[in-house]
Amino acid sequence: MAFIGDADEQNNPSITTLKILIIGESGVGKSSLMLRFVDDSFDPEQPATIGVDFRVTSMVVDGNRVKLAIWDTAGQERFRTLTPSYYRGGQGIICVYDVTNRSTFEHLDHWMTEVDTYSTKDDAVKMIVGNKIDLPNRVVSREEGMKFAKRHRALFIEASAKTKEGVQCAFEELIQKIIQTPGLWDSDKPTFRLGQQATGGDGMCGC
Ligand SMILES: Nc1nc2c(ncn2[C@@H]2O[C@H](COP(=O)(O)OP(=O)(O)OP(=O)(O)O)[C@@H](O)[C@H]2O)c(=O)[nH]1
Repeated sequence: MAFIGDADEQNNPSITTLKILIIGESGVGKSSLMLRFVDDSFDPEQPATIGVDFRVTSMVVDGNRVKLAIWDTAGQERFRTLTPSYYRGGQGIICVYDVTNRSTFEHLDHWMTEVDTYSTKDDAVKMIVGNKIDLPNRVVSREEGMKFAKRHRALFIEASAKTKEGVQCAFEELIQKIIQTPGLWDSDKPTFRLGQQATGGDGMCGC
């Protein structure tokens, strides 16, 4: 898997654009994970997101170029009225908690309920990310995170937006799983059926 710039679009046109959402409590590091992935940057004083932030990037998965529209949602309750529109058409959902803050882990149930309520794609790929593993004061074990993810049929990874650990891997695994899920990303395209165009309706081209 590799990242390629816009100049390569002509050589290797993207097969699809995927919508990826990042959700979770305020302060868990959603924006930081997105910015680490898209810009390879980290701000120790990252300001809270207002409403939603949005970045576009691309990557090559198994030789296929894929565009990614990454939606970084605000964790703060006062922005939750925007919720349903965030989820529309999302093929990948990254749900983040902070391994040093147990309440962010306990709130994962709420976030998964929200995913079930608003997600418009039943087979959207879910991933649980335990962030901030660089910090010494961890209170949520890796096993607890894995168990939660398994219960919700979600992928699981621990990461640090600060040190980069696990960040690239998280996005790669998610995108790969989406691409490997039949109908999740290719079903929105209009399918051209020869039979509909034929005058005789016999499945043969009518020209
Ligand atoms: N040590 C450490 N700090 C982090 C990490 N990720 C994020 N932070 C810090 O945690 C704080 C919150 O990060 P954000 O990325 O703004 O969190 P958020 O989930 O987007 O927050 P909202 O926009 O309010 O929903 C910032 O001060 C970040 O610098 C990490 O992996 N390790």
